Parts: sequence; structure tokens; C-alpha cells
Amino acid sequence: TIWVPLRTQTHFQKQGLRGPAYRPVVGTSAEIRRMFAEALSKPFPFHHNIVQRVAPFYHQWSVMYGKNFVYWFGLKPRVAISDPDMIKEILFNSGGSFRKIPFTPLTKYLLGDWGLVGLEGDKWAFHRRIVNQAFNMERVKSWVPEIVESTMKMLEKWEDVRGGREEFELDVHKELHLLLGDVISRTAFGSCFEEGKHVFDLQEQQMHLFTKAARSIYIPGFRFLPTKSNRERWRLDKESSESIRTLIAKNGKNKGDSRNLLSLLMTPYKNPDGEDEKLGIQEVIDECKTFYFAGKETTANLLTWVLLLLAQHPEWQSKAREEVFRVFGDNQLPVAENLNDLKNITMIVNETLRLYPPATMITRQATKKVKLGSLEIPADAQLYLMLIAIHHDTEIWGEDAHEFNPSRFLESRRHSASFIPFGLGPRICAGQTSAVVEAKLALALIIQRYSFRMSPTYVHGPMLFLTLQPQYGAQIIFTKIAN
Ligand code: HEM
Repeated sequence: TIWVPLRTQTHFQKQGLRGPAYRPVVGTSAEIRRMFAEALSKPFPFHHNIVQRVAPFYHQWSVMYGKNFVYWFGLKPRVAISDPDMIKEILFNSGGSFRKIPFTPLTKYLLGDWGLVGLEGDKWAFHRRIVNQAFNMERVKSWVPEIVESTMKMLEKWEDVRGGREEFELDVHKELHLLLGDVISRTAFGSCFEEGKHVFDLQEQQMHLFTKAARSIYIPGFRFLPTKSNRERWRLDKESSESIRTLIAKNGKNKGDSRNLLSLLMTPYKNPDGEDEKLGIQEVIDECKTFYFAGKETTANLLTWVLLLLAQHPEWQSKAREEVFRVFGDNQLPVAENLNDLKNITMIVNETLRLYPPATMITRQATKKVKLGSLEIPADAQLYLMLIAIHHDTEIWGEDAHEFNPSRFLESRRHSASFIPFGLGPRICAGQTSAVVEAKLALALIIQRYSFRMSPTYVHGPMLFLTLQPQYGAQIIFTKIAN
């Protein structure tokens, strides 16, 4: 089988697509692992030119081989792409030429076989219709009081930590994960963090096993072996499914509550042919796993980076605070109606999503031989769409591409695929509206009450662990604002 990769390598070379040489069996995986380990072994100076730490293989190979190049995952070619036109073509393709990379029997446990993220074709369209109805703007607005209540609960705890002192220090990364866990528990289940905590704990362990499996080449049949990791995967999966099943039994009865995600997932809907359609119990469980993971990790990390960047940029912190005072007053609680007036906060959130996108890459697989621009992609080739590289591209964003400058969002963008933190096309993030509303509300409430700066104990270390997060925590010093 060594001939197939070598033939594919020559095929790509003829088309001008180069890359590191194929190595039998392992491909370039060992090299990639080495680069990641080296990048993570040391702290990083505090600047935002982070591609070298977060995607070191891309940083090194794009310098040598260009913005698009080919590398190897076992026998499979992976094409790294950071050309906005090509990315647009892939993500909007409606001819079925590209699909999500299927979960392997070892990676499927984090989000489940029947959750939106892994589905394809009619099944996907069916789930997506239901999930879209659940996440429409009106619904997200109806969650504002819950989000505000969760955030206020967190801020009361912060006041206890402050204990009357003028300043206090917190690792906001931890705090914001607890906050977003509480928010998703309330909006999805009408429950609270404590009730969902067990599922989050199990998911965190599953994340480690997922990463381990995703980095290694899958050997057919391996899933049946009762290795330590496999036994752990099965146990965690069984336990989290059971916990979610219990939550469903307890909270799914609120069928009348049209604000509760779970009851929306369990309600029958009319499909385009006018027939009733409804998700089965395993499908509901897997969608809940998706919401628990996607709803907490990404948004908590986004807010963490927002606070770190504002801690470093007092001028933008003041602008954001003045805006909150103008729109909501200095101690009123935010309401849904005025969220659109938070122009500076919107630009700050966007600039954070550009520099520190929680999802750094989007992946697809060619289902057949397909033409992409001038490139011919063989069937089964995997495509790694490097959204973090596009977000940091000086040719797209100018010489100051690695600087924090929210004002750049005052101008309209020239290319729709130059800023894609939530993806693009039919599979764009289903929870985008809720993520942005949550981030704006939490930031507004924090900034109304505290000014803040980076703690001298903070060590910069952007790291990819499924999503982009600070390796050594996010220590910030808060000062209470007298109002
Ligand atoms: C800042 C926060 C978030 C970011 C940056 C983000 C990013 C993304 C991206 C890039 C995709 C597209 C993946 C692809 O095309 O392969 C995606 C899909 C998805 N996201 Fe998010 N997400 C966020 C928050 C959320 C939240 C809060 C939820 C739900 C509670 C959510 C649920 C989903 C789901 C279900 C999909 C799959 C959609 C489909 O395949 O049809 N996300 N997200």
C-alpha cells in the first residue's frame, strides 16, 4: 500500500501542491506530535501571533511549502488549506463532494453517533431543522434572564472572594467554565450546574481520550480490545448517557415550557412534506452531549480570551464600560432589547474571535474525486481548513494582523471567508447566536462592576485542546468600581 501514498504525492506535486515527504505507515504524524510537544513545552511571549504555538505544523510547513500544502495522517493525505476562495467553495458545496470526517469507533464517544456534529445527509437535515427551531433569535432572547441570573450568581461569589478588599485575583478560565456550565444546564434542561456537573466531569475525561484517539492512527478492530483506555471510554459513555437519561426523565416533563431546549428536542415538528417528525431517545441523548460540550467549552474559552485581552488593553476596557453605562446604566441588569446597541462590545468580541478562535480548524473529507479551484483532490483525502491562519493572514488583515484592534470591524470585510469563527454555509455553528448573546451579557455585567488588569502571575500559553485555551490559566486582578 506504500505505492498509493507515493502515487498521490506525485499527483499533488504535479499540480504544484507540495509538502513534507510521506513516511511509510505513520505518515507525518510523529513529526506533528513532536512539533506540538515542543511548542507546548515553553511559555510564550505575550503577543498574539499564535499560529506557531497553536498549529506549529502549519506554521513551519506553510513557510516551506506555501499556504496550501499536503501532509500525511497514516496512509491518508491531508491537505491544509488557507485560501478563502477554496474554503468558501468547500463549505458551500451542495453537490455532496465533501463530508465531515467520520468519527472513528474510538472518537465517537464524545459527541455520540446521533448528534448533529457527526451526522450527514437526510439524518443531518432532520436534526438541523429541529435544532434551528430551538436556537432561533426569539428563543435565545428568552434565555436572557437565565443568563443574567447565572452571571449574577457568579459575581456574588466573586464578592465573597473579594471580602471587602479593594482588589482580588481570580483564574477566570475556571470561573467561566463553571458559569457556562450553569448557563447551558439552565437553558437546555431548566436545571442547574450542580445537576449537570456529573456529565461535565465525565465529558472532561472523555475529551482526553478523544484527543488521544484523534492523534493516533486507528487500527481496525482495535475498538473491541479491552485496553485500559477503551474500558474507560465505554464506562464514561455509559455513565454519561445514563446521567443524561435521568436528567431527561426529570426535566423532560416540562413539555409546555417552550424555552427549554430539551422539551423542544422532544416535541414533534412538521417536516417540509407536512409530516410529523420526532427525535428518538438516543438521538436526544446525543444532542444533549453535543450541547453540553459545544455549549460550554467554546463559549467559556471565548470569554476567557475577551477578559485577558481587555485586561491588557485598558483603553478598550474603558470604551466598553462607557458603552455599558450608556446603554444599561451603571447598575441596571441588561435586557435583550438593547443588546444590539453594544457596538464596541460587538467589535471586541469579534476581534477576540479573530485572534483567538475557539475552533481553530474545520475539517472535511472528499467523498469522491473532486476539482477544487485548479486542484484535483482524490477521493477520501482529508481537508484541514485553517481558519486560524486566515484570521492571522497579513495579506488579508494588513501588517497589524496580530494586533488587538477592534476598530478594524468598523470596515466591511472584502471576503466573506476571511472571518469564519463559526464556520460557513449549511453547517455553520447552530449555537452561534446563543454563544454571542452569552458572551456579551456576561462581559457587560462584569465590566459594569469591576475594572481589571493582568496578574503578574499570568503566563501566556495559548494551547489547542479540542478548543483554544490558556495552558496556564487566566489570572486577572479585579478592582471593584464604586457605583
Ligand atoms: C464561541 C462559541 C462557539 C464557536 C467558536 C463555535 C464554532 C463552531 C464551528 C466552527 C462549527 C462548524 C464546524 C464545521 O463546519 O465543521 C460549529 C458547529 C456547531 N456548533 Fe458551534 N461554536 C460555538 C458555540 C456553540 C454553542 C453555544 C452551541 C450549542 C449549544 C454550538 C453547537 C454547535 C453545533 C450543534 C454544531 C454542528 C452544526 C452542524 O453540523 O450542522 N456551538 N461551531
